[in-house]
Amino acid sequence: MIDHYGWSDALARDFEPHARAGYRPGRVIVQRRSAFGVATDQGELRAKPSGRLLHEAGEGGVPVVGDWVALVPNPSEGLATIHAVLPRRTAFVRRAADSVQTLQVIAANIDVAFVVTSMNADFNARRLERYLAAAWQSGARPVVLLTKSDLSDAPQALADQVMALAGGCPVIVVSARQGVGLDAVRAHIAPGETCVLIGSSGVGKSTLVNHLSGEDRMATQAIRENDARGRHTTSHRQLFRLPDGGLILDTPGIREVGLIDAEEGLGVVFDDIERLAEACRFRDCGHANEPGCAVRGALENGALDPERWASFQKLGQELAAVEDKAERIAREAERRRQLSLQKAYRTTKKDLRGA
Ligand SMILES: Nc1nc2c(ncn2[C@@H]2O[C@H](COP(=O)(O)OP(=O)(O)OP(=O)(O)O)[C@@H](O)[C@H]2O)c(=O)[nH]1
Ligand SMILES: [Zn+2]
Repeated sequence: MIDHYGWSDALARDFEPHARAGYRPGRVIVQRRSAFGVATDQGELRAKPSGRLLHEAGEGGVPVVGDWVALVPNPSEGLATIHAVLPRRTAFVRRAADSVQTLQVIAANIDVAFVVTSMNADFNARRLERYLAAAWQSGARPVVLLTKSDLSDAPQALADQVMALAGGCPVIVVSARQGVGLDAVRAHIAPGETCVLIGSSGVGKSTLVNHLSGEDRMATQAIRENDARGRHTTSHRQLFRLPDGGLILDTPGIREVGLIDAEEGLGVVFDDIERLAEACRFRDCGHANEPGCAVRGALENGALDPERWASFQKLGQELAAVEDKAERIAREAERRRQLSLQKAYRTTKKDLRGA
């Protein structure tokens, strides 16, 4: 059964030490409030991380959907225990809502990230860049899907425009309504590979998932529409198999992941700008008034779209602000730690003198 979830020789090698310790492999396919659902060779098991794993793993080590784990099935209790999370090949992360210094992994081991944006009036190049940056940063291969081509008068013109800003990743024109492009989408998901669809609300992700999975997931939608809190997600598998042997991971958290920071991805999506900057006369060129600035040159002769430049700067500033804040918080925590150490130290000295 785990073969259907992407188990491979490479994973089996990673797993060897765990196998020797008597653990079984499994892949997390759903995260519920009470427990994880894990696909194993003995079928789907309910599972919880061991106390030790929770204690030692810290924020990033808690299993998420898509993770491969080492577990002990306890058939009598009906609840397996997860003892380890295998190294992640790729991971989508975001900063925790309550603290900028905590990175939260929201999905793991994604091979292909379909960045979905629709071709109707809502098309927004800047938003697309953000989703792309997040996809690159995760380590997955990004593929842009331009949906609802039936609503566009000139789909190919928009596709060309998108190709120019998508940093060399594939761009596919899709219409679920007319059945356009679906085979091209399927061709990007090899058997055993896992994909996600990310993009803003309403661009057509659910519709595509329905078409790709070939099963009628309309029930899901009906529940979704009736339930503002999106309770439907708890009753469905979040990682599921496609007819051609691929897998889709679909959790509420992953869908709009692009709206968070994506520092490394920035350089890939804005590769043209990075290359321009390398051609500036001064290494530390601020692209303001320096002589021999290639970025300003490109802006002046029209080779660089001013909006694209503004978007790059804005994202860069946002990232810098987030990082500054994270650093400040870390420094403050360290200062407090030092203070309490000093206090403890003084107390000890006093105690010693008193003795
Ligand atoms: N014209 C046209 N409409 C489409 C197409 N695909 C989806 N739609 C419509 O777009 C609307 C939104 O589609 P969804 O699939 O629910 O969008 P979503 O991205 O899953 O949205 P969230 O669930 O909010 O994340 C629905 O009314 C669909 O019927 C298409 O190819 N052409
Ligand atoms: Zn410059």
